[in-house]
Amino acid sequence: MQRFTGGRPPYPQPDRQAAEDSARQSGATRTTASASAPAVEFTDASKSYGPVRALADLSVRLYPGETVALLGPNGAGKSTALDLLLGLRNPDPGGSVRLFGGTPRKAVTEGRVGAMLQSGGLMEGVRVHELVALACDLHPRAYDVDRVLASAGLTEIADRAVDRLSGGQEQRVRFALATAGASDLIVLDEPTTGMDVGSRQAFWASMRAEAARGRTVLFATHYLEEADEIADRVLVLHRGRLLADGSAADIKALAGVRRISFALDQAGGAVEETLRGLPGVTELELSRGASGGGTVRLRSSDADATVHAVYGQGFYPRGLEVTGLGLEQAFLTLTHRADGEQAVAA
Ligand SMILES: Nc1ncnc2c1ncn2[C@@H]1O[C@H](COP(=O)(O)OP(=O)(O)OP(=O)(O)O)[C@@H](O)[C@H]1O
Repeated sequence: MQRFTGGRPPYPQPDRQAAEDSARQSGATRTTASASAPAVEFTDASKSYGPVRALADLSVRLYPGETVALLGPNGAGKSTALDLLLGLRNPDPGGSVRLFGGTPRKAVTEGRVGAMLQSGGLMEGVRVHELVALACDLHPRAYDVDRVLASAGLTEIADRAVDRLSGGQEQRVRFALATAGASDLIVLDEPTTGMDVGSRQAFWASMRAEAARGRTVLFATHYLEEADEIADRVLVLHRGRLLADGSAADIKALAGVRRISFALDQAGGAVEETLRGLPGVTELELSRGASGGGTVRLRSSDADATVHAVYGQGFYPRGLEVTGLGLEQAFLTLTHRADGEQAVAA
């Protein structure tokens, strides 16, 4: 699960993590979604390409009915993890990836996995409905072709040649291919790239419906607002390691940083210096108004201590607001922090 170089992680883990770790240590079964057997199980899975360690000791389990977002900066190892999951590549010796208790190849052959990958063009010279029909023919538990076309929003362009589609339409065809049958696990690599707002909403509505039927949906994305809205679990990969695993709220809490803003009647250089020195303050911006007052926006790793100290220094803040970070800022805070730790360790 969450692994950090140098032993203990530098900040508290989400409750879910602790629960899973203690469940694993005690051999107990997990509660809620985890009461059933895992759909996906990575155990110490690593993958190196020559000298590049793209994935390092990934251990994580995904359960039926979970919608899981896989986040990470470019090169974090997301596509590599999905390749291992789909049996397109094997993990390095010592690690394993199991789907529904068997090999990825077995699960794929049995039609238990539907995948929508970034790469690879669509077959040329065929029409949309022909390609989707072929995918349905090949699926051991196929849906009706018209149903698949409709749920991917392709009915109106079913007669169009697949090499005459826009980027967003191509994505919808890939989505149709991934949902041609009743797969238990749906794997999506940056699925909504190029889709317009309407297509995205329809896409996620149909993914929610799949998860509600007990399917596991795993998607890699760079759109953090999608992860925030859609996923009930977020995995953050960074330099091949699992940096965080929890709900979007857990991830925001892990970042531990809050934004504080208020107005002051005074705003000189001495005020700014005093505010910068308060406990917990990591960033500060003071904009001065014409009246001599100013607006303060700061970030703090300990909002309670910062606010107490503001009053303790004799300031009278007006319009005080304390807010948490969005998932995007929390993600950046976590990954930058991990980069900083790696630089210190080096
Ligand atoms: N076939 C390959 N040969 C050599 N190195 C590779 C290969 N595929 C990936 N890598 C390297 O492995 C690391 C992880 O790459 P991967 O594509 O899994 O990351 P990612 O998180 O999917 O990135 P992105 O968000 O840019 O798609 C990167 O350093 C990448 O350069």
